[in-house]
Amino acid sequence: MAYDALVVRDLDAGYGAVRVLHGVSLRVPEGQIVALLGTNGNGKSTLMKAILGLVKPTRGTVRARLDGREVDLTGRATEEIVDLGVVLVPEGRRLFRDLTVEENLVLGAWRACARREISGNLRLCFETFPRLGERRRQRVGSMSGGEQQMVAIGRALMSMPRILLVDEPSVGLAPIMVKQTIETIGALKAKLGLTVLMAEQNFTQAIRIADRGSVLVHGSIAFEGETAESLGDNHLVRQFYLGT
Ligand SMILES: Nc1ncnc2c1ncn2[C@@H]1O[C@H](COP(=O)(O)OP(=O)(O)OP(=O)(O)O)[C@@H](O)[C@H]1O
Repeated sequence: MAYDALVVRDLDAGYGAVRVLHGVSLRVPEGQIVALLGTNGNGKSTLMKAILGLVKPTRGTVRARLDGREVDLTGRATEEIVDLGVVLVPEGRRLFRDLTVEENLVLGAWRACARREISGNLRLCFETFPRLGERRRQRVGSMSGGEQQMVAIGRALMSMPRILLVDEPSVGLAPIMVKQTIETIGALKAKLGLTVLMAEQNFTQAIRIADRGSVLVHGSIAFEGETAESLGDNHLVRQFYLGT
């Protein structure tokens, strides 16, 4: 039976005196993709960072169920959270531009369990993204935005994540690459049974692959829905998110 792999409850977080998240609650069922939707500046990245311990919440909890074990992630160090299997593909990709595709991928094998499986996981990355296999010795800085996003996702896979956080994978990509990148994330769920929380501004593309969606407006969840139709038809979503 499906259970919730990630549960965020009543979370407040921000930067110094500036509170960005106000009582955010969200759950990601195991093996599903939840789209965290919202336009610029509504707090999507802050929520991702708070889950990963990069921003310390001032109230609320973040809990995960990993390998059959309930774990409280609230207040833990980021290294520990990653080592438990919660891995982020950051906004803007944050790659080493002067290193090759393969070198960037290998640097992703951060978890202790993943360091023993580097060659098998490299194979998996090249199977998932054949383009990266063809270009394994190419410097990442000379690649297109879409290819760099593949490297960033591949780097996260090298850590054998149980829960993958993907922050705005479509930012800065050509329209055709937006569709392809988001479809790849959907395919990864099917192939690896990954649990995914994906922050996205591109509502239309994100809800094509998501099992459910939550819309973040001014740091609070304004609406959540299970299907693309319920999200697309909801007047709150249209009003707050799509501006219609
Ligand atoms: N390091 C920081 N220090 C102070 N304020 C910050 C910091 N990072 C983000 N903020 C503020 O927090 C708010 C939410 O930003 P956040 O990056 O979480 O939004 P977002 O929905 O991910 O949007 P974007 O797509 O622009 O990243 C914004 O008002 C932003 O200016």
